[in-house]
Amino acid sequence: MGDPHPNPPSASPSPPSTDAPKLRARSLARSFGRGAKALAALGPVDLDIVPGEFACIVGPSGCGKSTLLRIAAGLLRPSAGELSIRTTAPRPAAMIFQDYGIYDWKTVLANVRFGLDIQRVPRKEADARAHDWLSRIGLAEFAGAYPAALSGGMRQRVAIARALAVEPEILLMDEPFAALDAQLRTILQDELLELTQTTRTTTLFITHSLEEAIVLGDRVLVMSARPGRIIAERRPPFERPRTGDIRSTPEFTALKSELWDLLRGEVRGEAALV
Ligand SMILES: Nc1ncnc2c1ncn2[C@@H]1O[C@H](COP(=O)(O)OP(=O)(O)OP(=O)(O)O)[C@@H](O)[C@H]1O
Repeated sequence: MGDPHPNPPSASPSPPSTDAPKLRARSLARSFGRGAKALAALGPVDLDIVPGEFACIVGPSGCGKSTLLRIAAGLLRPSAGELSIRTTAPRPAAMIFQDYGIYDWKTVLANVRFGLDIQRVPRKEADARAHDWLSRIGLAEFAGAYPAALSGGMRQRVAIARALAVEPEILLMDEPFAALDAQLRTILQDELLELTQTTRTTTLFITHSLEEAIVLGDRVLVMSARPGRIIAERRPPFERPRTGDIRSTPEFTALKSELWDLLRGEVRGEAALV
């Protein structure tokens, strides 16, 4: 999460601006393998995410969502086109995976402090910021515990706190709640909603769940079956700050069914390929 990587996307420090995109992809594509066996996984994709925006991507399994996120994180190079992240300070993108990615041999506090240690934030300040985040996620009393003593939901909260503690320029989240049961997932969605509405961190969030995308997103982008392209986008019609209560509104149900209609054909197409 937020760690140095071999192929950082081009990052150009520039003065803050309200409208210039924080993340920009142009004709971005990625394939795996060569020659006749090459597999077109993604694209071409054009995408702009503006500062403070929470963009959610939904799409059928295997359509290239993780590939897009891995390119944004600099873990993978594009085969064609480009993706750039505009930064105003040398702060990292922070990434949260499905499997938490926290370190079992570090205490909860040390896990949350991890990114700050990498940034060489002085220990006293780093401890204070990590404690503050532990309080915000309701885990203050677990500071000295090891992850083995935590439930799945608590581990995922630690991963989220660790990512947000570094105040990343952009937060990249790949199905962070996929491994959790439905109730816990709802609780953590609501918590993430509250946290990100406070921080207004620019976020690219990948999910299989339309509900999750609508609750959290300023914009929901729908991807086609592989090779994934963006085939539609919708803006959930809910003012911010919003709460999870929007789930019970007619607008929510209507948008969910509209998005499902868009996705259904893509999921079917993918099933037909298997
Ligand atoms: N390193 C790799 N080598 C070869 N093929 C890969 C590699 N990474 C991904 N792929 C293939 O690229 C396609 C897109 O994969 P990706 O993981 O991006 O999809 P996804 O939309 O995130 O899937 P899911 O929703 O199931 O997690 C898949 O067919 C996958 O098998």
